[in-house]
Amino acid sequence: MKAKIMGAGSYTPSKKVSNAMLEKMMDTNDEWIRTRTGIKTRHISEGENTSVLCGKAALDILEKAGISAKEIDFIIVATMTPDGLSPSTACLVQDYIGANPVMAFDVNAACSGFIYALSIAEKLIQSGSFNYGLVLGGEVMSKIIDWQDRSTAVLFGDGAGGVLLGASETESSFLGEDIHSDGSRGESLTAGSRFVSNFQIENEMKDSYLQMDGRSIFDFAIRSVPESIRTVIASSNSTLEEIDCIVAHQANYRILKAIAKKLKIPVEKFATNIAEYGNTSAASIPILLDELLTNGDLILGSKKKIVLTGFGGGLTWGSMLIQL
Ligand SMILES: O=C(O)C1CCN(c2ccc(-c3cc(CO)ccc3Cl)cn2)CC1
Repeated sequence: MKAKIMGAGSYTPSKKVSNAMLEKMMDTNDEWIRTRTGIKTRHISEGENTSVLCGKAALDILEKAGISAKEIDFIIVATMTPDGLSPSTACLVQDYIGANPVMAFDVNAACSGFIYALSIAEKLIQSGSFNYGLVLGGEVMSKIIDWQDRSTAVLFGDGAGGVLLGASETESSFLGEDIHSDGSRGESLTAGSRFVSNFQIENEMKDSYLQMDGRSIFDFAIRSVPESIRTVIASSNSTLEEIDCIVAHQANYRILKAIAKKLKIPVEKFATNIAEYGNTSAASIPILLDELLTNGDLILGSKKKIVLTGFGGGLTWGSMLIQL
C-alpha cells in the first residue's frame, strides 16, 4: 500500500499582533524585528488552546477534501504546546471533529514535529491497516513565552495546519526522508521543563518559559539543514534542479537566505510566509503548504517535487522529498 497526500488545511487565531503593537508592550522596535527576522505580524490566541486550533484546521482539511471525520482512521498531532500532559491533544481533536474512536496520539519534536509526524503517518498507511489519516501540526507558542523577554517574545506565533493522507494501490507522494536528533545540544532550546520533586527530594521550579540560545540554534540550522536537503534529494536519485519548491520551517528569514546560499540556489526557491505568522514551530510547514495549495502556487496531482524541512528544539531536524 502507498501513502498519498490528498488535501491540506489550516487555522490561525483571528487576532493579529503587529510589531508596532509589541513596541508598546516591551523594549523592541519594528525595524529590528523586520530586519533580523522577517516578521511583521503574528496571530495570537485569545483563549483557543492547541486542540481547538488543530480541530479547526482538521475541519478545514476535511471540508476541502470532501470527506467525513467518520472516515478518519488515525490522528497525529505534532506539538510542543499540548493542551496538557493528558489527555493528548490528538484525543481532544478526535472529540472536537467527531471522529470515530480511532488511534490518536501526539508527537513532540518541536519545530521538526510535522516532519516526524508525517514520516510516522506514511508508515501507518503503508502498513495497509489504515485508509485515511490526519497529520496536524499545531501550537499556542504564546502560552510558553515569557512576554517580558523581548529576545523570544517577538519571534513566535500561534496556529495549526495539516494534511490528509490516504491509501493508494498505485501512487505514493513520498520519495525520500532524512530525519535526525541530537539530544546533547538540547539545552539550546528548552521549554516546560519539569523537575523531580516528591516526598524524597525538593527541587526548585526553574522558569518553564521557552528559552533559546539563538546563536547556537542559528549556527546548527545553517550547518545541518542544507546537508539534510541534499541527502533527501540524493536518496531518491533526484537533483536540486528538479526541486520546484522548498517548504521550510519558518523560523527566521535570514536563516532561509543562509541555507539557500549554502545550497547555491536562489532564495526564491524557498516559499515563505514568516512575515505574517512568525515562528509557529510544528505548525509552520503545514500552514505554509496549505497556503501554497490554496493560492494555486502548488497543485495536488501536478507531480511537482517539493522538499519539506524542519529544524529546531531537541535538537531535531528532518527533511522529506514529496511529489504532489
Ligand atoms: O539578533 C538576532 O538577529 C536574532 C538572533 C536569534 N534569532 C533566532 C535564532 C534562532 C531561531 C530559530 C528558532 C527555532 C525554533 O523554532 C528553530 C530554528 C531557528 Cl534558526 C530563530 N531566530 C532571531 C534574530
